[in-house]
Amino acid sequence: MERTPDFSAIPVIDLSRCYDPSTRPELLADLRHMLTDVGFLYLINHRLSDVTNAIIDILPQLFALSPEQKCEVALINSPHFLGYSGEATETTAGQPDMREQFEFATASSDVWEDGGRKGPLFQRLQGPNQVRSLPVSSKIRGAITSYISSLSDLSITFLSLVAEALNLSPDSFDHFLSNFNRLKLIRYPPPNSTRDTKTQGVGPHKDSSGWFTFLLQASGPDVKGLQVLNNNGDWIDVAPIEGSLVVNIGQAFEVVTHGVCKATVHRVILDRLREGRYSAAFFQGIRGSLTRTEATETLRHHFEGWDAKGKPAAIAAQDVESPFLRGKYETWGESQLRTKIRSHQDVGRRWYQEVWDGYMEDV
Ligand SMILES: O=C(O)CCC(=O)C(=O)O
Ligand SMILES: [Fe+2]
Repeated sequence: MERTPDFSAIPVIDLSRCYDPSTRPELLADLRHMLTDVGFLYLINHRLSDVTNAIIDILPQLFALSPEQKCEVALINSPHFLGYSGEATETTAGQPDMREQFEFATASSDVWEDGGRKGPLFQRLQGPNQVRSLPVSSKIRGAITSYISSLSDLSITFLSLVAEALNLSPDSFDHFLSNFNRLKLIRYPPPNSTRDTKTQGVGPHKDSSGWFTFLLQASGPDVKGLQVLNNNGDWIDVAPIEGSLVVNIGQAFEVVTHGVCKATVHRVILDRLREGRYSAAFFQGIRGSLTRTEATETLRHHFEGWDAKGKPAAIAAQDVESPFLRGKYETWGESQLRTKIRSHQDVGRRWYQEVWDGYMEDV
């Protein structure tokens, strides 16, 4: 495998190689390259084709629901930012995203309400996922629930390999996690004649919802759209590879590893889409109570000696919002709440009136 920071292609990691002692060292070396130089990889042979195929099957059916049916699980009804939101209701990098999405999560009760509203406000992000209110067959509901549970397991296995690839003991990152993982099922519409070319499916961003993201590109192999930014400032296509999951690093992991592992900027553009594009993004949950000090101090000693590739980020990456990295908020939960409120301002205004103005003004 070619190992350079100015990558022009996304590395492929074959997970089955971790089970064979003769191939495992090479796998870990490849994984380390991905983590320190690229921030993105394709994961193949992950043994989850049953649940990924089920999601690929149900996505068109889910998005074919009528607007009224979609409204039965509207995001606006959820203080946990879980449910359906239509095109152009989410904002990234100051622009509306042309995509519609259903957001789900690990089944949970309303943690903040259950605690008598005594805990910090960010705890309110965790709550019921609206899967049972979806006006669909139990088969579709089952596919969503099984997908979340299978991806939760995979993400734990993957994380222990990541730790090993970075010369840490396999459980080193476990205490940073929460057991509340999020899943976004997404449909990007085909561009139409009234839209400009290069419409924003989702604007340039670093993932802020999770520790690692596991993305299923759920349309055919010809349906591109996802691109990542390398250090030269070039946008590199992440063309779909059948049977793969795309894995990338979230912002909190960049903080914990002192920039050794970068949360790479990415976007989805619609200009090449002849048809719609479906995807499913699973975000491995981070413990909301994780403090900035804990995040920066726990592994400082380990990562101090590493070369964080002191190269300046590409110009386009410098404009990307990163509140946790800037150190503005004491806990990761609070920084995530701010991000959610700014991304879905209508939901924020309805449920988080007391902090809405402050978060909106804080640029
Ligand atoms: O749909 C995709 O391919 C990427 C989605 C994404 O980057 C996100 O939701 O964070
Ligand atoms: Fe993303």
